[in-house]
Amino acid sequence: MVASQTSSTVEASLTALAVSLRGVTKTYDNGVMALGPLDLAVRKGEFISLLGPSGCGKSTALRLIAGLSTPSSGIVRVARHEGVPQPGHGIGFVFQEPTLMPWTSVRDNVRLPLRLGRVPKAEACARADAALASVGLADFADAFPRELSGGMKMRVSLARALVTDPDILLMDEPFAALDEITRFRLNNDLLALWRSLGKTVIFVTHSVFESVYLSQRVVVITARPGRIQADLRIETIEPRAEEFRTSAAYSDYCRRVSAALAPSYAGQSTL
Ligand SMILES: Nc1ncnc2c1ncn2[C@@H]1O[C@H](COP(=O)(O)OP(=O)(O)OP(=O)(O)O)[C@@H](O)[C@H]1O
Repeated sequence: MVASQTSSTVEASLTALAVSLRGVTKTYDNGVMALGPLDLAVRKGEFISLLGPSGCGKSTALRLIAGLSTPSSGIVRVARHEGVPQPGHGIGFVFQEPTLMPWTSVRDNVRLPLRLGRVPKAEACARADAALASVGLADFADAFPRELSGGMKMRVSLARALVTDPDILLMDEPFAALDEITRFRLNNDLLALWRSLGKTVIFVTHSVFESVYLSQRVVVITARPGRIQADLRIETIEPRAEEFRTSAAYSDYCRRVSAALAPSYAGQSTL
């Protein structure tokens, strides 16, 4: 995978907001108050994680940012798209399941968003191949999803989200189903992509360890209705890599994030 952008370049790109949520609440039709009020500002080029207990509204927050759902109150703003964002406008979404079409090739899966956007086939195929190369799957464009491992399928899903060159990447527990080694490799590859492409990433996870390893900021969400419990900055030498995972600073950040998360689980069964 391509990597390499200096930390000063990363810092320089953090000049404006990519996403802002102000006083946002979401109550579903069945009366479930999923979220809020939530206030969150994400700078352009920033990598943040949303961390919180099951059902606290993390996916709901991503869906609101993506414009796949509307808030019950409050304002969601996405850079260059004032008001309610429209689906697909500058936003790529990676779900927990790779959700690939099994009957067609990896290339066709990746070019789907371009096909829906009526991009001519030759251009769409070239862009799909470039996206596949960026996730290390240049040699698998003609393969079928059944021929790929779980980690490779997730890379295809990531390529499909990147193929439209979105400014913002929303990732909803994308690596939760993978084994630990594969997850660590994908963590590193995602960081390399983030550094080279300069996108804003909002990453949902249940894992304290993953959130600290990946993010510049870990935003801890309370139990439902989700509000911000804590917003912790993770500062280390960039680009971070495996050495960070075994450092004293990493353990310390993990302890602090766990402590911030504990109240969100208060009163919940751990079974
Ligand atoms: N379409 C819907 N209609 C009604 N209730 C919903 C809907 N989507 C989510 N909910 C409820 O809203 C709450 C928040 O759900 P959400 O999926 O956002 O949480 P989450 O933090 O992402 O959970 P998890 O970590 O388990 O994926 C939950 O109680 C859920 O049951």
